[in-house]
This record gives sequence, C-alpha cells and structure tokens, in this order.
Amino acid sequence: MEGQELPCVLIDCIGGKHGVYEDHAEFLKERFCLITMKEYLENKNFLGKKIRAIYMWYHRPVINEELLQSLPNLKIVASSGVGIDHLDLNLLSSYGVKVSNTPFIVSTDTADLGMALMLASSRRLVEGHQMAISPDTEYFPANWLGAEVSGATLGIIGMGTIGYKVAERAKAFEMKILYHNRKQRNKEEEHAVGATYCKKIDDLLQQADFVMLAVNLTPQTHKLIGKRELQLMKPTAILINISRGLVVDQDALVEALQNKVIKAAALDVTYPEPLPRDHPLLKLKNVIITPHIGSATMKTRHLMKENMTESIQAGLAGLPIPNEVLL
Ligand SMILES: O=CC(=O)O
Repeated sequence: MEGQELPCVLIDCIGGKHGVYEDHAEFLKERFCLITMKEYLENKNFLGKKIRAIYMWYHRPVINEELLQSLPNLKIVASSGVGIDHLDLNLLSSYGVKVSNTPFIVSTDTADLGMALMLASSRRLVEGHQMAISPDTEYFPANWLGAEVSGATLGIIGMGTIGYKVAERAKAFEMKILYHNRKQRNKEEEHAVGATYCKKIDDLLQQADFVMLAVNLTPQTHKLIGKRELQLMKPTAILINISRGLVVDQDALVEALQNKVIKAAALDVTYPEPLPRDHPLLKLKNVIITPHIGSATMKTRHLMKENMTESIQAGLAGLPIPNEVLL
C-alpha cells in the first residue's frame, strides 16, 4: 500500500465506553484512513466526499438519511455482530450502499452465554453468590433449591446458527430439545441434535422447562412473547433471551415474574439498554440480567474486526463481500 492513499473509513470514536477498541484502531489504521464522527462533523464538506466505508461498531455511528446524503462516495457499511435491526436496509440500498455483518463469528459465544444464563438462573447462581458473601444471611436455608437443567426440556425459538449451537450444547446436557422456526424446518440439523420440531409455538411454550429466544428481531418477531405466550408457559419455566429485548413484551414479562406466572427470566438483552435504574425488572430476585454480552469475548471481537475489515476491502475493490446482508 506504500505511496497509495488509504481509503477513508468513518468510525464513531476510538476508546471510551462505546468506541472502537484502541488496539483494533491500530490494526485498522494500517489499512484505512480512519475518520471519527467528531472529525467528520468538524469538516463535513471536505471529509464527507472522502469517506468510502463505515465501520459500524456496535450500532455506532448512527446512520440516517442526513448522514447518507453527505457521503456521496460511501460504498459499504460493515456492521459488527449478527443483528441488523438497527439498520434501514432499504434506505442504504437506495443510496447504493452495501451492508455486511459478522453472523457466524458470534454464534458460538452467544450460544455459550445462553447456556450460562440457563444454568445460572436454574441453579440460582447470583442469589447463591450473594448469600455466600453476605455476613448476615443464613448460609444455606433449607428451602433454597434450584431446578435441574440436565434431562429437562429446552424449547429453542429460532433455530438459526445460534439456536443450533445452543441445541448442540443442550444435547450434551441430555436435555429434551424442542424447537420452533417460523419459516423453515431443517430435518438434517434436527436429526443431528435429536431435536423435535414444534410447528406451533404454543406447543413448545406449554412443554418447555426452559424457553430460549434466539430469533432475529424483525416486524414478525417484535414482542413475539407477550402476556398470552407467558401464560402458556409452565409456572416452573424459565425464559432466557439472547436475541433482542424487543422480542419480549417487557411489561408483560414483569407482570408474569411478579405474579409467578413463570418462575424466572435470564436476559442478555432488554429495552432500553441499559434499563433505567428504577425499572421493576432490576428489583426482582427471579431475574438475571447481563449487559448484552453474547459475543463479548476477546477472540470473537478480534475475529469480528478482521471480518469487518475484509468486507470493507472487498466492497471497495468491487469483489464479492464476505457476509453481505442482502435485502
Ligand atoms: O447483539 C449482538 C449481535 O447482533 O451480534
């Protein structure tokens, strides 16, 4: 690349709570001329014309029509992670901008986290930890028991790449696996993990001891789990959400947890994120919340950065884009 001008790529910022990690920025700077949002805003007319790609790290920078109008040479948005519900694909396509994401890289970690949440909530890990470190409480009250995961029934809603990896892990726990997919049934995968397909989501909800949500957020899955669905679940069942907060009607969930319609919930995702500090979900003992950390491991984030770089380079060279998101 010596002597050649590096292509300009817009990022939100470097470091801080939401920025591109500093070591990632070093890697990117060897390949691109990075322009932060702050720099771009200070010199919109000049830099706007230079920017050819956006490296969108966890939904930042926010892309709207105003931004697109000011970037006439934008070719590609490389978005981290699998979910693309933060992007308006029609709008981007109307500006001739391609989009990529990093779907396969995140699936193993996200499935691992789903299992961790299932085990933590069933065996009451957070409560147990608090009990163990508290000087005041009885160490192990006689009625303090959890529920078994091994041998229980797991219902996976959304058997995509992540859902399937959850099923593989659940098989090792000798769980009975049910799954529901809105569109397609995959008999080969089903057979490999010994899962049973439930055409009706209601059948899965009624039978499962654990319901794991692994769907994409789309208009069809928006508040897929509401009051009616929660009421169909067993009073002993636990809901685990590793997809998007908005797949669940959160008010209905709070009510169900308060009234013991279901036993517990373990959520890696909520809306908004983070929840306001006075939100009722934060006050319930039968809830575990993690801060949207499905793919938050060193290895995955490193691979994500490499994958996004490859997509940008391919997009700018007019080559097939790895993990292009098609309309
Ligand atoms: O939420 C994380 C992702 O979309 O990968």
